[in-house]
Amino acid sequence: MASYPYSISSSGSDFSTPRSTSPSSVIGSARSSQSSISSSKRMSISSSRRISSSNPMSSVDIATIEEAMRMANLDVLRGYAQNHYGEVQQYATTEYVKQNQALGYQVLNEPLWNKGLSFSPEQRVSKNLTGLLPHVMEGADKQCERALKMIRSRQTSIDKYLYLSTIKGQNVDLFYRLLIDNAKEMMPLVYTPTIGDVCLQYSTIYTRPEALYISIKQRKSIRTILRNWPHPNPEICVVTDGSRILGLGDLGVNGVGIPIGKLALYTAAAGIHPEKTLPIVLDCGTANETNLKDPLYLGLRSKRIPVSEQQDFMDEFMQAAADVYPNMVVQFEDFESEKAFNYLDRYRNSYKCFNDDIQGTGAVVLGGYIGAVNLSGVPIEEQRLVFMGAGSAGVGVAKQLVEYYTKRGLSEQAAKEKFWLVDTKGLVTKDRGDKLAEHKKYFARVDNNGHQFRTLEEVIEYVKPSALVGLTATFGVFTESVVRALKASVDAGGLGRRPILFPLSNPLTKAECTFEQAVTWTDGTVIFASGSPFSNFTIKTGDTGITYYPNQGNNVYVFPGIGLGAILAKASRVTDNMIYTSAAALAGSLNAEEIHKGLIYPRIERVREANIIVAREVMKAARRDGVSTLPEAQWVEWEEWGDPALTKFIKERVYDPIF
Ligand SMILES: NC(=O)C1=CN([C@@H]2O[C@H](COP(=O)(O)OP(=O)(O)OC[C@H]3O[C@@H](n4cnc5c(N)ncnc54)[C@H](OP(=O)(O)O)[C@@H]3O)[C@@H](O)[C@H]2O)C=CC1
Ligand SMILES: CC(=O)C(=O)O
Ligand SMILES: [Mg+2]
Repeated sequence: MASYPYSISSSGSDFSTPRSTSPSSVIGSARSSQSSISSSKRMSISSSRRISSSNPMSSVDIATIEEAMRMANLDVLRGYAQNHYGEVQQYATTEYVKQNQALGYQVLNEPLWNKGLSFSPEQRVSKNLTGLLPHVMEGADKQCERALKMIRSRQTSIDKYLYLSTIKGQNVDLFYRLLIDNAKEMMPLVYTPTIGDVCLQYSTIYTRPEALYISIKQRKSIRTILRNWPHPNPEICVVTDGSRILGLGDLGVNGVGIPIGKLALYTAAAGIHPEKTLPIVLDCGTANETNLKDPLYLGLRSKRIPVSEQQDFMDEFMQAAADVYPNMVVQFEDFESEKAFNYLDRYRNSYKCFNDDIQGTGAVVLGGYIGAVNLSGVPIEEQRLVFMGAGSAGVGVAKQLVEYYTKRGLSEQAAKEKFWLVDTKGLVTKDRGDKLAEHKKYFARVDNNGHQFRTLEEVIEYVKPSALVGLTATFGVFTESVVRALKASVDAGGLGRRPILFPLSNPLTKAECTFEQAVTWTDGTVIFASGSPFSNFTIKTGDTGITYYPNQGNNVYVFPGIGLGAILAKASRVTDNMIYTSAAALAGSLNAEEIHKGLIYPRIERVREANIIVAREVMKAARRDGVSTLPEAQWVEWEEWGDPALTKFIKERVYDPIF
């Protein structure tokens, strides 16, 4: 069957999609991407793929292309399509396309327009779909049912991911309906833990472009590459250099699965329109020998560049991103620690950006910790926290918690003294004898009287903590003796007290301990949160049993809301208060059932509700900090009408695919 990738608008001067308007903000028109089809002059990635595979003309010289473009006044055609212009031109001159009728097959093959079997009889006629679809007309439920059946029939998580990814490449609304309505089942597939395996195997399972790839060798072309993105005016970007992907280390460009996954969650968990999201991987080489030796590896086949060289590249990237997409918020993701801290410090006052691993994780752990302290029976002033892991996440979280304590009246010094950080060399102290990384210095202890504590057991014995947080990317470091020692130190404080244990590393293969171990080794008293999801655990006693419920302490509870809040507030910066407020908002987002069950985070099915609350509070914090550029009159109105009015404003702008 012939493929008609484009239609020509009535002016004949652009490649337009079926008639409708592009989402004007975030988020686009509420409810349906069908009604918010881009009127972009750019083509979609999927369209470009189709052209390349379906056309006979393969080589057209540049002069011919340029001439053809001039003649057709199609100067808006960019990037990939430009190389295939001759083929496009061929279609553009057919009578069929000129009459603007080439919609049918194109609609079905454009994931942002396709709504599968939901097209009404009238739409099937008006969009030339007659005969291209089976007779039945189905709503979202039926189509989700079919997709779920297929997903569940797949044996491995990767296969399930691949099936879901195929759906995303065919029918975006269906993909997000599945994700939103089946968060508990789907999120572990598009996000941690499965996304870890996906990244490890990305070179092999790659099928289509879903992100922008910018390599150090293309540093002179960053703006051009950014403009090649097919969707107009993205509002949220997740960028990585692949140097610390989850707890899996340097995966190079194969880390691209993380920005793609995180942005899928921006849409599912905060309703940011898929067209407004931009995943980017900066290819700076890799230290990963396995990837470098893999003939299928997708990135530059060279050693990772030095940090100093990457600094200049990053400067250029940030400036280019701000120039090309001035409204876009940039989320830094999975950069190795030194760069993560450095970039955050360097850019936070000049650009709209935040670091998810430092700030998002800080906020999500604080959000859970507030609830955990209430359940623990250990008064806030008696809390003592040991952190295993002093990287971007460990230090980021500890600093966020210091802010919590200072807001509760402690001096910064007294707050800081509640934290003992442990790394591969033991307790982080000033006189340990090694050169401490810059980001660790703030927490380096000076009260160790010259003694160095090398193991976690020694630290627990010395500190007698009430809480133990793991951000090491190392499986099993919370051993039975460690967990039992934590419990003993909490028990010693008084009856009924409960230990707080957060093995937060991702994916599951890097968790410091499992939920079952935590429950067993603490005789069921643990208050537990992990980065990747664990199942409930039931201890059978005769015919009955006790079921224990884990929490997932993952930044997905806040980063979508932080981004959404920053976008909707039209914030010029992402401030510390916006981050802090996201934690407080998360802590306050649990419903009665969750509180009754002893949870410290909302159930994952409510991740979207929680993020809407987070977004609302982040907007208000932006306004308080003077970084919201919304008209003052708008804020005055919201102040008058209160939270429901602001919540309504947000809900009216979020993407919720109905078809
Ligand atoms: N749940 C969530 O939402 C989030 C979870 N994470 C997870 O946190 C983990 C760490 O991330 P990040 O901080 O960025 O990584 P980093 O590599 O920056 O830090 C890891 C830290 O752990 C220490 N460490 C590693 N192994 C051991 C060990 N055996 N004993 C003691 N310390 C050890 C390292 O010590 P040294 O400094 O000496 O090398 C380092 O300080 C990852 O698995 C990541 O997936 C991250 C963000 C969010
Ligand atoms: C969750 C996350 O951001 C991480 O593990 O890096
Ligand atoms: Mg991360």
